[in-house]
Amino acid sequence: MEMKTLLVVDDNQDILEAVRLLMRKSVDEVVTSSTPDSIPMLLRKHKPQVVLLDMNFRAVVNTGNEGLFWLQEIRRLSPQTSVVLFTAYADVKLAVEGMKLGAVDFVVKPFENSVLMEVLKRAFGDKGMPGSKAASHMLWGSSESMVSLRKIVDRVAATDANILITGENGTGKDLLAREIHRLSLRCRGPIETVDMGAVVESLFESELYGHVKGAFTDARADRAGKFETAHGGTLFLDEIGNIPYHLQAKLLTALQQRMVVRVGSNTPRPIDIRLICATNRDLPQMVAEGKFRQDLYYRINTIHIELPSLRDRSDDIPEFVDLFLHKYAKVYGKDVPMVSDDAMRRLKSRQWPGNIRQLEHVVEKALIMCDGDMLRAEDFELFDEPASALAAAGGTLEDIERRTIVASIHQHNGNLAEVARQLGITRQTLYNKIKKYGL
Ligand SMILES: Nc1ncnc2c1ncn2[C@@H]1O[C@H](COP(=O)(O)OP(=O)(O)OP(=O)(O)O)[C@@H](O)[C@H]1O
Repeated sequence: MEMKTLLVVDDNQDILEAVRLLMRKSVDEVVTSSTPDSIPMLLRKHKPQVVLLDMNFRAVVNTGNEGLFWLQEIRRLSPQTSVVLFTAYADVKLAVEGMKLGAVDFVVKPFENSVLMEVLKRAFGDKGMPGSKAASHMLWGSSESMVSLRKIVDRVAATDANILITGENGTGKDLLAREIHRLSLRCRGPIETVDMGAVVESLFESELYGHVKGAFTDARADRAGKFETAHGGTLFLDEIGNIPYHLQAKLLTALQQRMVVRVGSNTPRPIDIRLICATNRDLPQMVAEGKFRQDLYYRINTIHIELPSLRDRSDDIPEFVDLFLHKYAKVYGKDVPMVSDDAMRRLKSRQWPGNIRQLEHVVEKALIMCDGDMLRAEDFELFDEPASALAAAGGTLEDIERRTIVASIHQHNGNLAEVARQLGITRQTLYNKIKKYGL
């Protein structure tokens, strides 16, 4: 068997010694170095499979990038070597940056022996661990972008870092927020969602911060806001790009001071939440246009996760089709049909502006209409084309859209989240359309 060699680079001698003691039974050789300059030489001489690299060297110019520099050097000089980053708690963002540059994992200092050992063992290729967590509803897929994103999520979920999830409509931002909560240390606590696009502006503050009786006409009793009800858990602010400008300062203050004051009261109450925000809007652009406060943007964006569009992960489409066929076969009590190669090819080459949500609907509709054991390309196309809908129903496109929305609202007893889901549009788009048609 190949000899297992670990290289540890850290400018703190105590840490070098501690890691050596911890790992000496698990690997054949632990090489340590207190200066990164020796890395190229040590890589040549010892050929370590794994390097544990400190990100926070005290010496020289502390731009915080020396670790990233050496990470890239190791990747360049010895691409088959796995790099695990060692980072201070405050620098989780840096570590995530490092994972995007090819590090396999990171460990936050001060570290727990068992955690460090597990992570290093995994880096050596030993399987085991990833915790025995409850089943997830999220399909990650095997496309490259999602595999690296998953590693990042696995690592940051356990921290309390604020996370901003961006991505087009229907890419799974909401689902990912729930997944992060599920993987976090707060998983036994609540996850509270506020859809910033749906809250009426006048009720916004009450919704987030709560109110006391008599604070305004309809305030008949004291009520806690979502910041309070999310105590010990996660607060998920969806469509954060829709928060009106004049309310952004107050949100920032609550986040900075970790306190909220109910509307109509003077008493600050402490809050203990992990914040996740999501948006499909371009926040840096909004900041540039003066529509979103820069300080708030920095505050919510400690870790930024960008979900790829479905067309950028089209290799995952067969897995999604399979998932949704099974899901809806159960719902509608049908057998799971096969999908012809041609159909799958066409599904993979589509643009999918509505991303996974749209694919889910196309699959659901195809399954409902399916009366054989094989779905062909035309079974998927049928309901996707406005022209065929027009021919079938008659009237202008707007008439059809209006009727479709009304029918769906009836079908779901006014549950707009369900309606949006069924129609494959965002809630925001649905609200806009409801307004437009005066429904
Ligand atoms: N990875 C996934 N695995 C399984 N289902 C998924 C996945 N991603 C998205 N979906 C499904 O696609 C639909 C849309 O997902 P979700 O609401 O999370 O997207 P979103 O990005 O938050 O959308 P929006 O921008 O419209 O709020 C949901 O029905 C969800 O179950």
